Amino acid sequence: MVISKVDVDINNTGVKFSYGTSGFRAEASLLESTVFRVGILAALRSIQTGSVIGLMITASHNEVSDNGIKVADPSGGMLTQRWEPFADAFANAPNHHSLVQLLDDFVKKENITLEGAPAAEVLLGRDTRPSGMSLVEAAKQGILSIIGASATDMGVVTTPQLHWMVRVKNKGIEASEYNYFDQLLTSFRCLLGYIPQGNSNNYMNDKLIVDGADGVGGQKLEKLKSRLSYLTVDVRNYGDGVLNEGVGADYVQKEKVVPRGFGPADAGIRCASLDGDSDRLVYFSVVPNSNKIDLVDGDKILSLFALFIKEQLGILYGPEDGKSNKSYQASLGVVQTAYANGASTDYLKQLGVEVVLTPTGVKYMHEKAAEFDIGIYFEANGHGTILFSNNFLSWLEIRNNELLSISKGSNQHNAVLRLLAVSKLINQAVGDALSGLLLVEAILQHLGWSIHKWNELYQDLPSRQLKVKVVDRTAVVTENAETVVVRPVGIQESIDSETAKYPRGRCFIRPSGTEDVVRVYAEALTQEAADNLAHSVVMLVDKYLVFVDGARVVGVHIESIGWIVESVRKKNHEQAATPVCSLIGFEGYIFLKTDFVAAWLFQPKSEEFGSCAPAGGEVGKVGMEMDFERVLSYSSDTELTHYLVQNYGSAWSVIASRLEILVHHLLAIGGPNPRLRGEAQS
Ligand SMILES: CC(=O)N[C@H]1[C@@H](OP(=O)(O)O)O[C@H](CO)[C@@H](O)[C@@H]1O
Repeated sequence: MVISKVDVDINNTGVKFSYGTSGFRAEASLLESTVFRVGILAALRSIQTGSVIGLMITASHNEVSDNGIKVADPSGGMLTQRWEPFADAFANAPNHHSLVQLLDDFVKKENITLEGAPAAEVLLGRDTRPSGMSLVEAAKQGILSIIGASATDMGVVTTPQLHWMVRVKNKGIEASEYNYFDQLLTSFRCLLGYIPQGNSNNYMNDKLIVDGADGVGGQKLEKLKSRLSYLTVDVRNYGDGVLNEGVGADYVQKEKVVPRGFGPADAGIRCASLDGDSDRLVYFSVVPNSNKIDLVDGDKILSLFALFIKEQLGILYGPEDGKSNKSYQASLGVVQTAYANGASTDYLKQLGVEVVLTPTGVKYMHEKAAEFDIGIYFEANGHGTILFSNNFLSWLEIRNNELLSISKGSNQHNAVLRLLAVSKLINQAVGDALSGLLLVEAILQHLGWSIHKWNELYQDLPSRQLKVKVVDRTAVVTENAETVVVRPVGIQESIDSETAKYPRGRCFIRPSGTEDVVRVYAEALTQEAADNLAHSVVMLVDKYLVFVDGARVVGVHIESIGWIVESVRKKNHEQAATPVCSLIGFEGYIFLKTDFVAAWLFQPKSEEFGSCAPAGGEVGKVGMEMDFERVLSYSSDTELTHYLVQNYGSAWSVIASRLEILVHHLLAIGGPNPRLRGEAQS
């Protein structure tokens, strides 16, 4: 297979890409080649599925200098997970030759026939980032380098709009922004039309203020708002300021303060915040006389939706027409991640709804939600939607026709019509802040609830989320929907014993899928307790992993030294000290923040280090010596590990291959750092 001549520099930039939780993301200037490659991948996926595929250029809530790319599959959902390993390998192929090789192998493996293949079509969208336009061009070149593939540029759209367009286009419906807005508006009006009399009282003219994150969502809502009946929307931050800077759903949810342009004067008013590409939504109200907010997050949106749907199902199956109607028992389930506040999970269970936990990332949640007739999923950060099964929707249509002739306008009939309207208003392709916002507004009006009443559904447990920069986030491996860490070995036991100190304490760590960080989440009965628990677990992560400050290596932790000792033992049975430097491949030293570790590693042979020892006498200062003769005398890893665990703590049993990767990272990051060539660390 030949990639036709293009203007894009398709060589790899040296950055290691991972498709992660939500596509490839990086500093925008590093992405041209990656975006080009994903263009090729999207065209292949279109050929294989015989359907339209989407490509969205966005880095969502990341800072404006970043960008990213993700693929929408024919259903409008995320790229099938089966293709992710290929996407990773393809994005990281070092040069033209290996790209072609990978493509050839993949095309064969997936039985993709290029010659005589049906025409492929890829829809392209981008958010408002300045880098978007040139990246769309690079993606187009990738798509067009596959013969017979075409690229249709949808311009600046929200991520959910693009996903929706892919979905409807594959159903033969025109994929235009006009149609998208039309569907939202029609179903919103329809839902408002079935509000039980007396419920909406004065609330209907209530104002909503929306923070548009200075991104595409704010712009679209500004266009849409004049066509919204019974809702006055004041959109702020729709493009004058810097995208995601002190604004947006991510900022509001994490910082729990007002976004730019909001303040004490807004106290008492219902406010909402979208994120940079408008696939997340949170609500908030400003605490009087302050810049703090009462956050109404994704968990509360999920709870509101679950409550409403449960109510409609109750009416639907109720005995109003004299006979109980159980001819189709729809299953209702909600899907959350470990980040869901424990109080929300308790609330949902008490509501009688099945709650399922998945790993972080809507791709997992979406898949799980699709197993129910009505599956509602939301991340605490406000990303989520509702899925309806085709069987249930067909049954609803039949029921609608039956009730139309026997009890038009009855409660049951209205419940059917409301559920049908929800299925059209909500974006079933992917979480969509605009459609979610309209559904929240319709339900609040239906219930006659203020934001305060909504917020009182349950009280959140205090929580704290922190992140720790690490060299290699893949060193953390989890299971059980990310609630248990299996590597590094030993850290879970340490987290458990910290957590046990706090009543109702809950804490977990996981590697981010979008940044080089390990995230720490803690929950407890008081804010102080949640903060303390989170901070102590951050220290555990520090202890168990190599960490970096910015791009500088500032520490190497016990485990990597464990590996160095082991490797030294294996590779050089003579001395421990000298080979440490040659082993890690550069002339210099790694500063060991845990200096007692440094001491026992280096002290016995410190004179042999010469220029390798850091200035200032840091190394060798603290008096905990390691018996090197003994370490080197062990012939089996198990015995050595046992000895080390007994004498030097529990963090020794990380496997050598894992640490080898780590040291390569150290080299990549630390190689050019002068400090690693012999300067002392301040
Ligand atoms: C704690 C958190 O909010 N994590 C976010 C974040 O993923 P990480 O893998 O945690 O970096 O970005 C994802 C994509 O937007 C989103 O799905 C997820 O919920």
